[in-house]
Amino acid sequence: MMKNNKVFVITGATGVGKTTIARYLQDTYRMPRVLTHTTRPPREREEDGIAYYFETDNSFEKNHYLERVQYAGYKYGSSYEALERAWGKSPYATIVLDTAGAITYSQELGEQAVIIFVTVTHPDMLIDRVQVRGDDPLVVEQRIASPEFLRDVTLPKELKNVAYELANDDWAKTKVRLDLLVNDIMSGRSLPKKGKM
Ligand SMILES: Nc1ncnc2c1ncn2[C@@H]1O[C@H](COP(=O)(O)OP(=O)(O)OP(=O)(O)O)[C@@H](O)[C@H]1O
Ligand SMILES: Nc1nc2c(ncn2[C@@H]2O[C@H](COP(=O)(O)O)[C@@H](O)[C@H]2O)c(=O)[nH]1
Repeated sequence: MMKNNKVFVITGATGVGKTTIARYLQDTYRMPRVLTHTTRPPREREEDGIAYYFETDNSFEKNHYLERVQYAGYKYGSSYEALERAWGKSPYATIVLDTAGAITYSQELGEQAVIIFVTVTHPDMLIDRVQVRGDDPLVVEQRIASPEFLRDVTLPKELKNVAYELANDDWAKTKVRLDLLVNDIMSGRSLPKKGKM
């Protein structure tokens, strides 16, 4: 692994804005996204090889995973190959993971993984956000009731003093905070203090 490279790991509960943040980092800083694999069916407008590598139960098992999890009844995994592919394009990449995956990334990659734990002040807002996104109400209901969703609303103890904690209530403020963090990290100065941004 190229040891000066970094991967921004965007983690947190469903609907909190992880994909939106990864897209902003891609558009603004040309950070390629590390695509992950899942057995979940695609949502409307999600394309294979762009949102995810969509897999069957069978094909999912054929990849080499740095980490893999079960989330709300489906398998998800991130492969070494996809990380190397992203780092082949830029020394700074992004990946969107649940908190279990973020913990593994932190343990495996140390300071090469810049963990951003995303929250909203009122978790009730998340239901509105995913409904606006167009998710099927039944799927939203199942997702919100899953143990993984409930777990990911709160910062896990393993990520305390490891993650940057970013409240994404107001998108304009989120962008300012992201810009400060990214510029600090890209400048190569000592790492900004972990915790609330
Ligand atoms: N700060 C914000 N204010 C209002 N809406 C937002 C904000 N950030 C993101 N959104 C919207 O919330 C919805 C969910 O965002 P996004 O898809 O990025 O969440 P996610 O964390 O990636 O969700 P999931 O884990 O379920 O894929 C989207 O419609 C997005 O446009
Ligand atoms: N640990 C991992 N988590 C992953 C991976 N790919 C996505 N995710 C996370 O799963 C949930 C559900 O995703 P959704 O697209 O179905 O809403 C979310 O928190 C994602 O960030 C992975 O490879 N490993």
